[in-house]
Amino acid sequence: MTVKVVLAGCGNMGYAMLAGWLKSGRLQPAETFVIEPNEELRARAQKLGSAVGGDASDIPAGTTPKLVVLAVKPQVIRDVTAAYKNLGDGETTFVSVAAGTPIATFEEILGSKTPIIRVMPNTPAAIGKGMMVSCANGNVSTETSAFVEKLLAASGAVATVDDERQMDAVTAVSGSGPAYIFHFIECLTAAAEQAGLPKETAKLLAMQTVYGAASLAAESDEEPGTLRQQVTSPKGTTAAALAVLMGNDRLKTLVGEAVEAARRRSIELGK
Ligand SMILES: NC(=O)c1ccc[n+]([C@@H]2O[C@H](COP(=O)([O-])OP(=O)(O)OC[C@H]3O[C@@H](n4cnc5c(N)ncnc54)[C@H](O)[C@@H]3O)[C@@H](O)[C@H]2O)c1
Ligand code: PRO
Repeated sequence: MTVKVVLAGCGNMGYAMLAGWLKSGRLQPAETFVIEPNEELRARAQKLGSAVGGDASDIPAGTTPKLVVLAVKPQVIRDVTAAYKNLGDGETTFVSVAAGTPIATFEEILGSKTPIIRVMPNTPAAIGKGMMVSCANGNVSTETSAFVEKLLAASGAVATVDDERQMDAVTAVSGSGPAYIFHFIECLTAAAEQAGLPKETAKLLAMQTVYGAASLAAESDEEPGTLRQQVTSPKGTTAAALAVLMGNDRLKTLVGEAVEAARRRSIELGK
């Protein structure tokens, strides 16, 4: 079977996507080749049935994959991309999930005719509940675009943006967003313990409440604001808590500042 997808970097994000592609059956293990310098992570990919190598020179000569997916840190993305220069300006489409790094950087390294797609995934992709947002240059064929969308859909919901500058906002909202929610779970757990609940109960209540509320918001036809009002009895307990969170737009301001800090950092990483 020919190698369709080379995955460079099989850490948190690379592995989450690879596992999703193979589990969905949209790719066969023999159609994937994983390049990962870390031995343990390489063995983990091998367990899924992928062929593996320690660096780009391990890819069999003459291999022309449909995609090279770059899932390495932004700090090393230029050097890693350069190792695939021989596949630039050709049939292979490059997909990068690196925060910040603009399409122009890949065009500069690989050649201006290279098809390039930037994708911002998030870690819930590991259980098929990710948010995958893409932005492509003009060299990507309709057929490849459809192929990539199908692969991304194995990891969760898919959206596209046409204006690449919006990828910094996407990164700040859905790319980094799971960390904000995990922190909220930590905070709600700590508050529950402080209010007198045992540790395990506190964690269960915090987690199930976030899970249930997010699921209800996703499945309901009502706006989140309406769902919030349905919980809030006049002069009741929720109203007392929301006065703390919403008074002077306290939480709104805090979340706005956090997202703006992430967006600015994404712009910096691209320089
Ligand atoms: N973790 C997230 O939530 C998340 C979400 C969206 C996007 N991203 C982006 O995904 C990329 C990877 O992030 P991560 O969290 O998976 O990091 P990670 O450190 O878990 O994974 C990166 C992997 O790249 C490997 N690597 C280093 N040099 C390499 C080389 N020359 N060839 C092949 N592999 C090499 C490392 O060994 C490591 O396993 C980053 O650019 C990040 O911006 C991450
Ligand atoms: N993780 C990467 C970062 O923190 C990109 C989005 C999520 O930079």
